[in-house]
Amino acid sequence: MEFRIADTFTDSLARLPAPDQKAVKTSAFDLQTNPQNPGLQLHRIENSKDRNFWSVRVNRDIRIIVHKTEASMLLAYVDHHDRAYAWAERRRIEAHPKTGAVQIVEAPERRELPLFTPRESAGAPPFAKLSDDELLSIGAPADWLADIRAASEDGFLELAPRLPAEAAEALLQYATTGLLARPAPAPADPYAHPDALRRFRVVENIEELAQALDAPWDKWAVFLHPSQRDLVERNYSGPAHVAGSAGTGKSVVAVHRAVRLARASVQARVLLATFSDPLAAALERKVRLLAGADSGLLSRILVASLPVIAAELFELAYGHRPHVATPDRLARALEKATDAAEGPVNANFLRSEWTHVVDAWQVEDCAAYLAVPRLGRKNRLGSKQRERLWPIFAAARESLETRGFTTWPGVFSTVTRHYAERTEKPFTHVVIDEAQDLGVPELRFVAAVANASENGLFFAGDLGQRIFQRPFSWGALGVDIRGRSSCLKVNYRTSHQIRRAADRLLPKEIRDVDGVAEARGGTVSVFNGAEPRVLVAPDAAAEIDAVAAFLMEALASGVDASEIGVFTRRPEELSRAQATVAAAGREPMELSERGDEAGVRISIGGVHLAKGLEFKAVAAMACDEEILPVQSRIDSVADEVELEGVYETERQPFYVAATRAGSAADQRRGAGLGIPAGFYMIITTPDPLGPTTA
Ligand SMILES: Nc1ncnc2c1ncn2[C@@H]1O[C@H](COP(=O)(O)OP(=O)(O)OP(=O)(O)O)[C@@H](O)[C@H]1O
Repeated sequence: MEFRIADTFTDSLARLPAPDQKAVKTSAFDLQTNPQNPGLQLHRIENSKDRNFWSVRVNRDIRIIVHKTEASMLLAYVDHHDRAYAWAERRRIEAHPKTGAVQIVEAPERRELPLFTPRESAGAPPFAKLSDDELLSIGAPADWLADIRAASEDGFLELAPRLPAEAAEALLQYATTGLLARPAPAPADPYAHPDALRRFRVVENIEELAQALDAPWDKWAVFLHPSQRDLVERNYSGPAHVAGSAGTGKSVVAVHRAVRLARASVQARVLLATFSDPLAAALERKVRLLAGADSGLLSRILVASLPVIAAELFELAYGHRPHVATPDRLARALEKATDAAEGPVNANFLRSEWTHVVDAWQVEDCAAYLAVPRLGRKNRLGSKQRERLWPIFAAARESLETRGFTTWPGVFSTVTRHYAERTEKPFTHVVIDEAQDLGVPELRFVAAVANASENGLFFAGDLGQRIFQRPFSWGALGVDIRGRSSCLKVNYRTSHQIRRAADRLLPKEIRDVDGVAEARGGTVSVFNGAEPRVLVAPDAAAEIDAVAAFLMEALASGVDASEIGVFTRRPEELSRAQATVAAAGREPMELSERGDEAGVRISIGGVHLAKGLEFKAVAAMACDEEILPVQSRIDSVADEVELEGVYETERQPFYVAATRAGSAADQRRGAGLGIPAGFYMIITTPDPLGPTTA
């Protein structure tokens, strides 16, 4: 007999208090070990149209709903007695007549008129013109067709959670793009259909069941979207890439893929890497959750930040740790070296040229400097100017080297050179998260430390969230992802409303230098929430009052302090965030000190530290005219093109901050979606980025 669990079971389990969860798990283990055990007290749900629903007694009050046939047992739902029965009475489990995928179908209420009638103000019903055949082809259940066609756009957001996920997603995508997805051909086994696999999982043994039930809110560990599953399992003949706007589960794909590569062979040595130590720690926790008790598997995956792994490989090759110059030391070296040039030189320009060109490309001499590509630095720097500047860079480097210092690009490049010529690599597979922020030296490094064979390199990233890097051609460095890049379209983190508002900060499509397009349009969210708020405050004091009121509102409605983030463009404005948190009667915790555990204080930080994090409520404040964009960046641009680049890269960090507000905490606590999850953007002068206030 096949034993399965449904995502509706883990969802409902996550909503129960801990002692009930424990009792449910014990009963679930008993069911799996011996489904015929008479002690389980199975009772058929007589009022359900589906004759296969039974209840299982957990304790006096709690009942598990199972769906039982001769060949299979499915854990479908769990709740207090009456609610569990009511759930089963309104549902049936069946293979969809058109797509073939097994679905849990909720029965619409019996009524004269469709449930969701179009509201006058809500515009034309977006699906009115879709035929029965078209609706059935995307997996809409036959008894919902009239409701779908009658729903207004807003009404549909309420209706969507009651439909099978594939139908809801296809319709939301249709509403935004006008295109109806074409379903893939169905396999013969209805449970093997990709859309069935997203909600039902076969559980082979007690360990697998424990893994699924121990952290029922971590649904990502058990139920992958078909497009995620495909990216986890696909084999690639060369470097591959997954894109997708914020919250579409790219990190989840990266983690599953790393684990699946490590599982595939005992010879595998997988590196899963990202930018910072806190992000690496978060990935490692996920890897541990997936690996469970399999310590052999864990020993084949190394999770680390890129600087940490580069420093380790450096030490392995050269017998000592690298001595990396601090930013201050670097600035001093450059400043002193300006004596080597004739005439005055702009210090900002010099630092930026060093960081993004000379050091990033590890330019060795003047001839190489004349030849280096200047993508992303569109201002033309003639050969005369470069010849004038080169002695400064050469002197700065020499001064660092004679004192035994290098830079991070220097560390990456040294390790790259070490492994470039060797056939024996430290890793069979490298998986990189937040790949949009890879610079030239990091990309060369990851390419040098991975096997060049099948599935050697996999990148997950979103160009719209690039904060630290200038664009450059990956192809020119030998990492060609063309034809092996895919885009995820289902957002699991942010509500429709927040995603819609944040998306207005960025274009619908972003192309990298090699022409690989990341289409951001057509992304849908899996849940509905409150509209995010944007406020223009007359001055900083009024801003502090308004954000403090927002924080108090969130706290009063049950959001933990640890689930709140307050962001500013630069660390210089953090004092305003501090004052705001104090005005809300709480203590702030700077993200730079946070480590990977949130603690009990309200997090505050510069927007660049928001990457990869998730909060319940987010405020982005201090967006004053001279701060967003930062005036010094505007002052340092050389031409129109560079100015456009500044605006673009100023929008991206704000997009990152605005997309941190998610529902994970709701799901964990089962608190529903009533709490105003959202981001609140406060601007003390008219918004310089325009579209955000529209
Ligand atoms: N298949 C899934 N089922 C349930 N939840 C999921 C699934 N995939 C992802 N999530 C949840 O969605 C949220 C976003 O996932 P993840 O961090 O992987 O997205 P991302 O695309 O890497 O986001 P960002 O670009 O903002 O870093 C997380 O809370 C994650 O647990």
